[in-house]
Amino acid sequence: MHVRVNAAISADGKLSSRRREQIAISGDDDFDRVDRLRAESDAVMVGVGTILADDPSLTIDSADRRENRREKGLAENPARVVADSHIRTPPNATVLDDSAETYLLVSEAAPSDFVAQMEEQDATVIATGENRADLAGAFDELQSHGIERLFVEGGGEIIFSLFEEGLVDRLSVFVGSVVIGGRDAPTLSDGDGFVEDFPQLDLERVERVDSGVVLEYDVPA
Ligand SMILES: NC(=O)C1=CN([C@@H]2O[C@H](COP(=O)(O)OP(=O)(O)OC[C@H]3O[C@@H](n4cnc5c(N)ncnc54)[C@H](O)[C@@H]3O)[C@@H](O)[C@H]2O)C=CC1
Ligand SMILES: Nc1nc(O)c(N)c(N[C@@H]2O[C@H](COP(=O)(O)O)[C@@H](O)[C@H]2O)n1
Repeated sequence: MHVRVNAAISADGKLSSRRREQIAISGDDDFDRVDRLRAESDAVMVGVGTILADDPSLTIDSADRRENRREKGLAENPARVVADSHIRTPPNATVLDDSAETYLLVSEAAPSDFVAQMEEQDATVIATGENRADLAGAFDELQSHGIERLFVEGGGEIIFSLFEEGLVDRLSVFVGSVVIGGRDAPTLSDGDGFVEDFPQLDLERVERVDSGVVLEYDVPA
């Protein structure tokens, strides 16, 4: 599987403010770039923290891109994947609507009534790991459902876990010309953080977009 991570951060590295509400850090051109990356993917993934904060649809905005996918025999929207070890996805979350397939990555401790409720809403539940979704195992399972190109949009907890497990192939970051600040505001990569063996990145491209820049990195194995 090929895993691309993308996010928009402030000049001081924040994904949002300490209120954890969605903030428009990038502009129309960057949202269009993200829409293109969604259209080139088999699935778009976020952590449940992002579902709770933003309630995103994770679908493709552009009618032309959806039509292109249909012409290629693909579903008009990529599948949606939510990492939700502790079962916090609300039953009325937009990702559970019928505009695309949805997968929930839970731990083996997920209660069966939650699994049944999500399956009633046509979500596919993948249980791996004792107390936290085992992302590598879950990705193997996603591959068996035909998901080869996975596009991860955040947030900071899930991005850290993916780096920690060596699962990231590509990273693109929009850096906006704004300062958000706040020791409790989420950053691009949160979790416990690294103290050694920091993942190294190869900077491949820098491009001005909107009033910021997009940094495009390869992540060597
Ligand atoms: N500016 C941007 O591009 C974006 C900003 N955001 C912002 O980020 C914030 C949400 O980020 P976070 O709170 O970090 O939440 P997150 O979206 O990274 O979700 C973290 C949650 O995922 C679940 N999870 C399941 N399996 C996991 C695993 N193996 N490893 C880690 N987590 C696992 C846990 O319940 C954990 O609490 C919001 O403020 C949102 O607005 C989110 C996406 C993009
Ligand atoms: N690329 C980008 N730029 C920003 O400024 C942002 N705040 C975000 N946030 C993420 O965008 C997604 C919105 O999803 P929908 O359009 O509702 O499907 C979601 O993942 C946000 O967290 N992204």
